[in-house]
Amino acid sequence: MFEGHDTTAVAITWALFLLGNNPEHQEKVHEELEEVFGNSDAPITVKDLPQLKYLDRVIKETLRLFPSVPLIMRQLTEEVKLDNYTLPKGALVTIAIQLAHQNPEVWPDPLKFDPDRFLPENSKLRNPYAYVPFSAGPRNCIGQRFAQLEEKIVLSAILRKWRVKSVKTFDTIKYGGSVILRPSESVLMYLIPKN
Ligand code: HEM
Repeated sequence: MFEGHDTTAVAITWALFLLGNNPEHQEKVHEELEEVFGNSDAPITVKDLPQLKYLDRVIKETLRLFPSVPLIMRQLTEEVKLDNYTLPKGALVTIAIQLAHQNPEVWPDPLKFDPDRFLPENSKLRNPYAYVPFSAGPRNCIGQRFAQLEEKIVLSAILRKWRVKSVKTFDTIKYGGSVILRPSESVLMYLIPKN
């Protein structure tokens, strides 16, 4: 069972890592948190969650670059014709989610962290299968809504108190893994108190 915790934990780690490497985007998160919470230190409520729209886009963009589940497999129950290829019934097919998320025809400058790719006006013409961190179809992730809310709650709690700065960059951090796309080393960060 990998679904419930590792996937979300690693997604939170990657979001902090990416924000810690992209101060201009992190600043937008801080501005949004300031607007929603002001000086209050009251815990987040269900009412606050939909207001964190920029953080929402950060979470989506993180799962584009670092999909917690980088590949999934299916066994074909019938023959499938794909362009000039015929895949036989019974074949095992691997869907490389991470590669699909870096297709330059869909995602210009694919390795750039840009949460605004997920603004409604920038997503409306995109094929819904171009972005599938939670898979798609009848066996997609049953926990996706829960995971996104959990990520928002944890990230907002951290970022209401701290600014983060990553020690490693996108080019130097080591990562990999098979079932879950996780760092292969500690993701070291500086935590800078906001007040
Ligand atoms: C960022 C967090 C998460 C990501 C990226 C993620 C991703 C995925 C993906 C890609 C699949 C499809 C696997 C496959 O087809 O082989 C899946 C399935 C599943 N996920 Fe998640 N997941 C996340 C969080 C969660 C959470 C929090 C739960 C439970 C509370 C959960 C429960 C499940 C279950 C039960 C399945 C199997 C569904 C089925 O086979 O019908 N996931 N997840």
